[in-house]
Amino acid sequence: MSDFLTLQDLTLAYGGTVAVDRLNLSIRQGELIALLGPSGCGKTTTMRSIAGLLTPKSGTIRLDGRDITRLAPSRREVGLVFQSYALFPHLTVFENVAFGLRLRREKDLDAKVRAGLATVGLSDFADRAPAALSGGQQQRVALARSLVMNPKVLLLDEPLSNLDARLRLEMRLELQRVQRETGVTMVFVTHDQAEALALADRIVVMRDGAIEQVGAPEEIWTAPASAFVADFVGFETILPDPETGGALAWRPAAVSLGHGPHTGAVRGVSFAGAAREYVLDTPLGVVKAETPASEPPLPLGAEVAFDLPRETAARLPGTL
Ligand SMILES: Nc1ncnc2c1ncn2[C@@H]1O[C@H](COP(=O)(O)OP(=O)(O)OP(=O)(O)O)[C@@H](O)[C@H]1O
Repeated sequence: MSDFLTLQDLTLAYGGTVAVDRLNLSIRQGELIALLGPSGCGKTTTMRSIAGLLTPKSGTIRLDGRDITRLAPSRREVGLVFQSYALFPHLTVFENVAFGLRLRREKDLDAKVRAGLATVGLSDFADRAPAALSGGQQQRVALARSLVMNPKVLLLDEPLSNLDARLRLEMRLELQRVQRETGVTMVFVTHDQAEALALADRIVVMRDGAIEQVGAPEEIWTAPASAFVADFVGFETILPDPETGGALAWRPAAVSLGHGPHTGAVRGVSFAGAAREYVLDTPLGVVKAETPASEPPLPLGAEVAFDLPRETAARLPGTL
């Protein structure tokens, strides 16, 4: 499949402050892409430039064969769903979804709105006011409102962050379903690695205004390209590898506790349902380990043996 949305050497700045520096990214039609990274890494800024709310300092944005770098937002065929939903409180659900279509004087408005509401499972809520909906339902209205405009790309900025944990899981599935059904290319911003891993076809990990790694969730999870990505996806012990000059990274479950050539002192212990997580102070530095919760807990201050097996580590290229 050829590239559908391409960001080329994109540099974005607020006044003199560069927020995104020469970013290159190609997205295929129908892909579900997550922009993942800590606060301030430039995710929202990148989205705003695709939507046309921020003009790049340099570089180009192409969508479906067209250079849209300097096109007005309304002419880009790009939809944007905000974290805050931004629904009109005085309009019904139907009228909220119809809003953009009315502005465009579209034909078959009624059928299009009904189809949009059906896609997000809100057919029975057309006459309600937004205030009479749950957070998850409001999010669906915002989604329907963007979808009915038939965008080439739908951008979602932290779409699930205002929802409680259970609803968030539900909406994850919902977003995935809507994306599969409509085939719309989606780019969503999140700082939650679990959300990105669960939802995306590919994840773009960003750091300080640049891309650190692009890959499928399995790839990011098992083969992080740097210590930054490894740390972000839960490899909590990262040490230099004297054999290769690179680094090795272990998840807590990959550290063997109770035997091995190293020792450390238990500085912290926390219960996490299926497992008990330990923070160890060791001559190698801080090591995070875990044991099944069914095993008796180790007391704070206890000296324990541990092993960092090479075969359970992820190998990271480059030096630490
Ligand atoms: N309106 C603005 N004026 C000046 N600087 C800004 C503005 N908006 C963002 N920045 C800066 O640009 C950089 C990138 O911000 P951006 O909002 O894109 O990050 P983010 O990854 O989306 O973070 P978050 O997850 O907190 O939304 C940050 O250093 C931020 O301080």
